[in-house]
Parts: sequence; structure tokens; C-alpha cells
Amino acid sequence: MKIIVGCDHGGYELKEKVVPHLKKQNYEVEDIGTHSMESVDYPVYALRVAQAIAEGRADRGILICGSGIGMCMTANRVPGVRAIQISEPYAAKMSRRHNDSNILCLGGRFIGQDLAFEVVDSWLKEPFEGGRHQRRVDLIDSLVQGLNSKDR
Ligand SMILES: O=C(CO)[C@H](O)[C@H](O)[C@H](O)COP(=O)(O)O
Repeated sequence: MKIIVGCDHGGYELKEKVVPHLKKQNYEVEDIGTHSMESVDYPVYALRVAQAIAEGRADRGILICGSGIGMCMTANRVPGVRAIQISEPYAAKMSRRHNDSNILCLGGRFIGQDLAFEVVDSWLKEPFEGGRHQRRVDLIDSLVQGLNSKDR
């Protein structure tokens, strides 16, 4: 599984811990930065990761900013992205089982290393259940397409 990871300055410290944690488990990881604590704008990184997921250049994305909220808002503007902002493992699992979430957004200022690892690991390992949940996930995209249709 290939995982693309992005962060802003608020998520940099946690990202620096999450990337080696993923590599240790033999995931293929692309780290698109940022690569320091210097202040940057989170939408730039969120969009890069979201586009990579939408275009199939990576299987999953992880975005980390101060709260994870701005990253999540931005990523969900890209069709095909189902980003979540959460801080606990059961929500991570449910977002996989029922929503087939493909980007996990974490708050580097909200969550410590151990809990972050637990959330990431639960999220990566949990499968999507499909069935009635696939119908509902498909509806998300079709409803958005309807909203964007010129015929409406
Ligand atoms: O986008 C965010 C909130 O949704 C992130 O937490 C940012 O990291 C944060 O807004 C950056 O704030 P700063 O005061 O510029 O460090």
C-alpha cells in the first residue's frame, strides 16, 4: 500500500514521527512536506495529497496540521476524496468500515504520538465493508455531480 503524507508547520513534528512509524511497517511512503517548522499554508499540502488520491497515485493519504480541520475541509473539496478528521481509534475504524475513508487528517496540536499511532494503525488495517455502505458512498459522488450539473 502506498501512503502519501503531507503537513503544515503545525503538523510537522507529528509527521516526522508518523512517517518512520509507517516505513517501519513496510508501507511505501511519499512525504510531500512541509519539511520544517517554518510557517506555510495548509491548503497547498492538502490539495497535493487529495489530488494524488483522486488520481490514484497513492492508495491512502495522511494530512497533519495543527487541528487537522483545515486540511480536512480542503481535501474534501476534491471529488473522490473522503477525508476525516478524528482523534480516536474507534472512529478511525468506523470511517473505514462504513465510509471507505481515504484520507486521515490529524491534529498535531490535539493528539500525542502514541494515540496518533494507534489511530493511524487502526485506520490503515480496517477494511471497507461494502454492500449497503458502497451504495451510500456512491451516492456521495452522484449527489455532488448532481449539484454541479448544468441541467439542474
Ligand atoms: O488549518 C488548521 C486549522 O484547521 C491548522 O491547525 C493550522 O495548522 C493552523 O491554523 C496554523 O496556525 P498558525 O497560528 O499559523 O500556526
